[in-house]
Amino acid sequence: MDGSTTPTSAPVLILLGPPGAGKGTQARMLEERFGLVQLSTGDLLRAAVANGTDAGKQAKAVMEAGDLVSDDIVIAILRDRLTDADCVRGVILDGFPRTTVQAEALDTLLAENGQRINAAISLDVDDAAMVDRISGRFTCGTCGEGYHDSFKAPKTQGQCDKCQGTDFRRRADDTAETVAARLDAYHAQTAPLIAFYDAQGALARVDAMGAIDDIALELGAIVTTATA
Ligand SMILES: Nc1ncnc2c1ncn2[C@@H]1O[C@H](COP(=O)(O)OP(=O)(O)O)[C@@H](O)[C@H]1O
Repeated sequence: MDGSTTPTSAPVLILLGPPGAGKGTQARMLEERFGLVQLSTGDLLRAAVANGTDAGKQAKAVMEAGDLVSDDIVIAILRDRLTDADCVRGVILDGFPRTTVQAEALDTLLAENGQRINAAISLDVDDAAMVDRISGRFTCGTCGEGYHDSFKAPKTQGQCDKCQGTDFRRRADDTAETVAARLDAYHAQTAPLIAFYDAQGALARVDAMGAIDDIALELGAIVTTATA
């Protein structure tokens, strides 16, 4: 990373990595630790689908197939969300950008506000392990806390550690076939962003195959440096 890229305004951090790399889990931990706002385009799109908006109607089948939703739709959704008041605290982008067009649109959007990216952090994982990781995961339907059958079960069975909710959910696109399509989309369209951010001097890489808390420590150190 190049310290000269550090902006003076609200921090903007990007988490890159294939589905299952732990972007959502780590983004939520960074959100708590640094008071930043986690922005997940996957969550925003799922909300649009649930609310039956025009964007949601167009995105639904694409998401179910494990393909990428069109740049226009995703960029519009993100642009909209970035204008919300809470984003002045700084944001962690989880699942955006996913294409070079989105990355360029983000740079333009930030430049309009006198902002730039503090760091793009790639969570590096072994593809073969991702299918297992994804097929075991679930979230609390009340607060969104993430869990996993093998790596992170609720401390009290059937009850969320964070909010004590009892309504757990598994995503409709967390099936073996859809996961394969999502991994293909990652390699074809998102992995080139590693070189994109490296060229900007904003890239950091983290081995994300280890324990959740160890990865969080490493990410925390990167965020501390990048936002200093
Ligand atoms: N930035 C994006 N561009 C295009 N499609 C997206 C984007 N973010 C999310 N999606 C859509 O939402 C789905 C779920 O995304 P997400 O929740 O980030 O999960 P994951 O990273 O595990 O695939 C993706 O498979 C894709 O269809």
